[in-house]
Amino acid sequence: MQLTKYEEDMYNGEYGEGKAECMEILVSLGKIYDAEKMIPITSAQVSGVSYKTIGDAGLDFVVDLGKKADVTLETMLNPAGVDIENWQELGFSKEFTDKQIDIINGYESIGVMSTCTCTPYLIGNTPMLNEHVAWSESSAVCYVNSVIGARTNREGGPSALLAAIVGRTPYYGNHILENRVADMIFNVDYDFVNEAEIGALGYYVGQIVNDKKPYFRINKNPGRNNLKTLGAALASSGAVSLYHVENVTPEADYSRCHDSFEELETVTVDKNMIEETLEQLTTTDKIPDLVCLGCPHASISEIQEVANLVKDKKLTKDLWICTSKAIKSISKQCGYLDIIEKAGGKIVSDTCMVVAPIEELDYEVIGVNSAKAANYVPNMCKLDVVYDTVENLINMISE
Ligand SMILES: C[C@@](O)(CCOP(=O)(O)O)CC(=O)O
Ligand code: SF4
Repeated sequence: MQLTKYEEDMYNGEYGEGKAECMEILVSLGKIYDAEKMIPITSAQVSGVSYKTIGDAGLDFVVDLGKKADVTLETMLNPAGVDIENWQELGFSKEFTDKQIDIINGYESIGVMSTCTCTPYLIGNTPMLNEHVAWSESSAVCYVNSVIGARTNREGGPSALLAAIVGRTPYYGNHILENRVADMIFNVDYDFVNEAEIGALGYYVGQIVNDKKPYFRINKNPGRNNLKTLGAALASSGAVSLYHVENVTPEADYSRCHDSFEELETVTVDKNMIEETLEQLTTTDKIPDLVCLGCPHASISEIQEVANLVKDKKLTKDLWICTSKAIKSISKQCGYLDIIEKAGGKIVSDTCMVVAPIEELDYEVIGVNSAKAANYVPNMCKLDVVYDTVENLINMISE
């Protein structure tokens, strides 16, 4: 791998032990993928935050790194395991919360912004077309590659963090333009009408393509909220980091630019496939005792939709909408928070139904409108899920 003089100096410790250790790991990673060089990045997004997923070993890693290194560019953090302000009201333990706060303090000691969200692109970390970044939460990776057109591999939390410290990442995979072309076509042959169907489409296709780059022909623009949902699902049932939607995503035209595009394997997705997937993602016929929305974290327009659905209603079960503190603050400013709380719901920030230890609370059935959450909650929380639209889920728990 060819390094610049500056990169060599970092590698050789001219800029401190911390940067040297980061460069050594990133150069080794680059050699595994035959990267010819390192490239500068403009932003990072770091997963591996919840005490539920990284434990004491992860806490020690972050605290230790904080003693010898600092990030050198805009770096945001993935969700934590609790709502930092409202952990007690939600029922989480002080022991877990104390450990979680130690992890967040550890990341802050490295200069990482403790935004605790998987939707950094909704709160200002919005790269431009063709920018090179190092992001690690799988839904965020899929969105920044596909909907924004910036370039990142599906980094691990640590490799994204190390890249943020040295300002470099190995040049391979999605960073190389020729690797961003489509390699499988999906003709979506039905009029989807809601987010649950879009999520089911992503879950179904993700299982087929694994880490390929699917090219979708869909008869109408799904819109940014549904593209966020589609990418999360593709990245959870498969390992998709980049997809294209004809006439919608920024690189769709370029993605067809290879000789054999028309010969690519092509699948037609019809309503039966989607309906089977919708059923497959629900694990019980019971009513949810917690409806948990916002996976990936909810946008302000998704929260507005919830407020409109619960306005003047009384909820009979718990309702959480997971999002970032920044979006929660806008929700308060717009009056949506008051409407939701008046109905009995909560806007929960900093965490989500997958990385929070909700299995330690008294819930048995979680209602979700995210195919990713429907996929992960039974596995990571050992709880049943009802997968449906936000409208149907709220009707299930309203008087
Ligand atoms: C399931 C997921 O969204 C949450 C867990 O994230 P973390 O690695 O604990 O920050 C991770 C991912 O999909 O990248
Ligand atoms: S599981 Fe969903 S809400 Fe949680 S971090 Fe991943 S995308 Fe975000």
